[in-house]
Amino acid sequence: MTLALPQHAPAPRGDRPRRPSRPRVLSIAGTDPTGGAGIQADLKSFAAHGAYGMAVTTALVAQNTHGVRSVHVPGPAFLREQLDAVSDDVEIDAVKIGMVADEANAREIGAWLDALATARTDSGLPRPWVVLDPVMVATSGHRLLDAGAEQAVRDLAARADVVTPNLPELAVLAGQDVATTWDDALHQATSYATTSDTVVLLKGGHLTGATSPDALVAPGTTPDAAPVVTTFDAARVHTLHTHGTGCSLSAALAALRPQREGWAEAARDAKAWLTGALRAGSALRVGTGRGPVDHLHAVSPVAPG
Ligand SMILES: Nc1ncnc2c1ncn2[C@@H]1O[C@H](COP(=O)(O)OP(=O)(O)O)[C@@H](O)[C@H]1O
Ligand SMILES: Cc1ncc(COP(=O)(O)O)c(N)n1
Repeated sequence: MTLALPQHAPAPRGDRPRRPSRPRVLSIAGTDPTGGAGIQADLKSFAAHGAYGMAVTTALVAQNTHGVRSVHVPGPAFLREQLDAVSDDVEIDAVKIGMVADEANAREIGAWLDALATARTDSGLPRPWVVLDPVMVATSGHRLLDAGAEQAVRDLAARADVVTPNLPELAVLAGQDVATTWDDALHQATSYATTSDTVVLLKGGHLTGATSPDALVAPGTTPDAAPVVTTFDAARVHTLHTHGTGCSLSAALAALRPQREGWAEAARDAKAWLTGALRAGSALRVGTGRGPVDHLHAVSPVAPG
């Protein structure tokens, strides 16, 4: 299937190569000291895909495989200092945004992305690819985004190339009830993608069927053109260990995009990799709750048992 996706604003290429062999990819997210979700998971996903990983912290989260205990948000001023420290020095190829925590952080990240796009255009360079995982609530049920910050996340989504909601997050973005079937979810994603002019990677992990499908939904390139939907199916893995799946998938997508022709190819490969990581997760023996996936399954497999 041919996928027509919005292109980055054309900019002269400059002297340096557009795609280095090892893309420089930045995670902007919260922490998980047990390493299964957030920034720690993102860095492992980046490394598993041959990318050079960097990380800016939005929030320090005391959590483990049983749930979130507390959250500390240093605030937008220090967040901006971290972001500028990276972008003043490093030519970033792709950005993955995860937990933003609150409205002030979301708006600061948006302002930084705008400034970066302008600086890149002025230097004749394309801006980085941007993937937004609109993290709102942890699997354990703890809020990771302040109530009332949803509009700021919608505004941030408008600056991203791809947004990767699970079913409850899509419902918040779309301002509708949570879809209970894959068909309803696809319908909701298509209408959100069209009205917001955003590419959506819809994740079906919260459904309960024999498969766990994802779908890339791209709005039509003209007002009359139909949206383009590319579905990626995978057998559902029967496991407790799904902590950090959304973080790991969106990070893989950001790491792969500079190394693939388009979002569909990157999403297909990220999904296949994540399914392998889910299958291998139970052999890790990390924590006594809902454990992480094995980011290194393809690099150095662990024997089950
Ligand atoms: N049990 C499972 N078996 C296979 N894939 C799964 C399973 N649970 C989640 N996934 C996949 O993991 C990714 C994250 O999905 P999801 O759980 O919907 O998002 P989130 O982690 O943000 O809540 C998606 O690619 C989804 O299809
Ligand atoms: C810092 C951070 N970011 C995201 C998640 C969501 O992951 P999950 O839904 O698997 O709990 C998390 N628990 N912590």
